[in-house]
Amino acid sequence: MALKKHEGKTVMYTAMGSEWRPFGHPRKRRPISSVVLDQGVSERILRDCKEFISNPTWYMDRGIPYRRGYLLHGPPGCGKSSYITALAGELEFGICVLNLSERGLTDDRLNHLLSMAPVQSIILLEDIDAAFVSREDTPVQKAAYEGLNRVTFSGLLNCLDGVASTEARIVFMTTNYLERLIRSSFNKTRRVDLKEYIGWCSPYQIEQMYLRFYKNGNARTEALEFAKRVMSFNKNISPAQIQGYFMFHKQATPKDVIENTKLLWEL
Ligand SMILES: Nc1ncnc2c1ncn2[C@@H]1O[C@H](COP(=O)(O)OP(=O)(O)OP(=O)(O)O)[C@@H](O)[C@H]1O
Repeated sequence: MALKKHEGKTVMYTAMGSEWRPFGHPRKRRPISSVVLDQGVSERILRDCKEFISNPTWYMDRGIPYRRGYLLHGPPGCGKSSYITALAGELEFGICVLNLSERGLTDDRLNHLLSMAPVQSIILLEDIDAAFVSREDTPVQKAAYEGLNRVTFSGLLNCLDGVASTEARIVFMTTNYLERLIRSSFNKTRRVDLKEYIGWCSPYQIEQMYLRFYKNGNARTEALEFAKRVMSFNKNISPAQIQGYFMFHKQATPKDVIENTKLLWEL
């Protein structure tokens, strides 16, 4: 009955104290194709998740914990969170979201939350670099964490090891600062099975985003021209910026959309 009610929707959970609570009403699933990643990235992640979910006996037979860890890294606004939420919908999973820079999140609380996460849900740990304040960090970086009861590096590793279940346990981790993870040797600890860069737009992504927004007869040719213009500035651009630009030009002609590209960095 409850399942029927949530059909076609994604249940999002947030941590309240030591429990997971549904956050707002279940959301209508976002189609995974509406989050435009670079060529092949989404397909690789989706294939890996599906393969994992459909092979529990491989893990059981070998006595290996039935869990899989993913790391998505890259600048803000490039679609990490949106993609993981859309992926949860595609897999018919819920999603438990926890930001590791959250005030008051300790190793114990993290451990408890991870062990209590609802079945058939992706655990999303955002900003995991928050657990990696190192001796080399600048005073400004250190000050940001001062006084916080925070998750420690060894605490995070233990918590990730503890995440095991007879149900498929999928943990996604995100960071804007891969270099901090590398400095802390997190990448050598083997808690991540698949790592992907979700970065600034490639020409392919710009074209695809244009085609999702504008559907007129000449859209293909226009998409190519638009991507060419954007790339000619030789500046990084995020999908969030492209999306904002298209929203701003909702009623504009294709000519204006193509010609105003310098506004992309000003809106
Ligand atoms: N690749 C993308 N395709 C389509 N829309 C995108 C994409 N990336 C970002 N957006 C849009 O931009 C907004 C911000 O994206 P999102 O929060 O997923 O970025 P993020 O990479 O998780 O950022 P952060 O690192 O700050 O958490 C959302 O409204 C989302 O729809």
